[in-house]
Amino acid sequence: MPQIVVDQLRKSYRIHERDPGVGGALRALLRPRHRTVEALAGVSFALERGELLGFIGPNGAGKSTTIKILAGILRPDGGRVQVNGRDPFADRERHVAHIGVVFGQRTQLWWDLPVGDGFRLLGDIYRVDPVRLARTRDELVALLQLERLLDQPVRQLSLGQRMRAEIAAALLHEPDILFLDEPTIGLDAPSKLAVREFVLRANRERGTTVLLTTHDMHDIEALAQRVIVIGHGRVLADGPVEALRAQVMAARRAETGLQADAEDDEGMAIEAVITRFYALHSATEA
Ligand SMILES: Nc1ncnc2c1ncn2[C@@H]1O[C@H](COP(=O)(O)OP(=O)(O)OP(=O)(O)O)[C@@H](O)[C@H]1O
Repeated sequence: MPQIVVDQLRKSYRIHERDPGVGGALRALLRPRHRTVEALAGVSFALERGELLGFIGPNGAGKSTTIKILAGILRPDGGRVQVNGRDPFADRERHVAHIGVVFGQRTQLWWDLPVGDGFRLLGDIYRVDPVRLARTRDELVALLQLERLLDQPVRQLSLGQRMRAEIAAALLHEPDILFLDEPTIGLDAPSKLAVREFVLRANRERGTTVLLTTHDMHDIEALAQRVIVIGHGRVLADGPVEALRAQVMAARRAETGLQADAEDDEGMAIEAVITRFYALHSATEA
């Protein structure tokens, strides 16, 4: 049985609408207006233990919503989701013991606390045996080069330093699944490489299942054997990057009447392949 099963997942958000200005605020009080945004319109996929999945799609496609549901943060409106045989939302407490989550744009550490204190607190929260915690922490500190950061408050860290600390924080309780939502956003090239290398090691050496969202297609090229593309809350493709490339090239040939040219096909940069794939499927926001 797959470790993660997502079947016909649906999620909508209700958005309060108001006109600008004081008049708009008053009208909104007297006669509230709502709009519904369908974030997930029946997303299905399954992930086996030890897979490393690139979960990509344009802005607003529904990636973060899917991760939040998988992490037990949000309850879906419809469909079924099972992680390690559990319902992430209904069985949240047991569920979170087995997953690690990194949101590139947010911190799970404490802003004013030194990194090392944050690690200790997380160990307490996850009730990790102190000997085991010390061992895992030392390993992560060495691998992610955090020695000199342990005494520094999180707010003083650079983005790259904070991201390395976040990844360590997500792995302190040795989860078997790691959800990474844009972990390389805003990082410089060496920091991106460090994150990629670490994720790959966690996946290969520890067998950690990884679901990674990113807009950096070099992350995908370096890491993911399998890619799911979503657009407007639907799965548009599920397979290796090469299958996307083949689809894009076939469409280009149909358009231009050009003959197949393997060298030309392979030469197209991954960003161009993905951009064309999004365009082909009208996946981007209107
Ligand atoms: N809390 C919320 N309230 C209202 N609408 C939301 C909320 N969160 C997401 N949405 C909407 O749901 C849709 C899917 O958003 P989601 O954040 O899942 O997309 P995404 O693929 O992660 O996008 P991005 O790449 O821009 O981060 C978007 O239209 C977004 O505006």
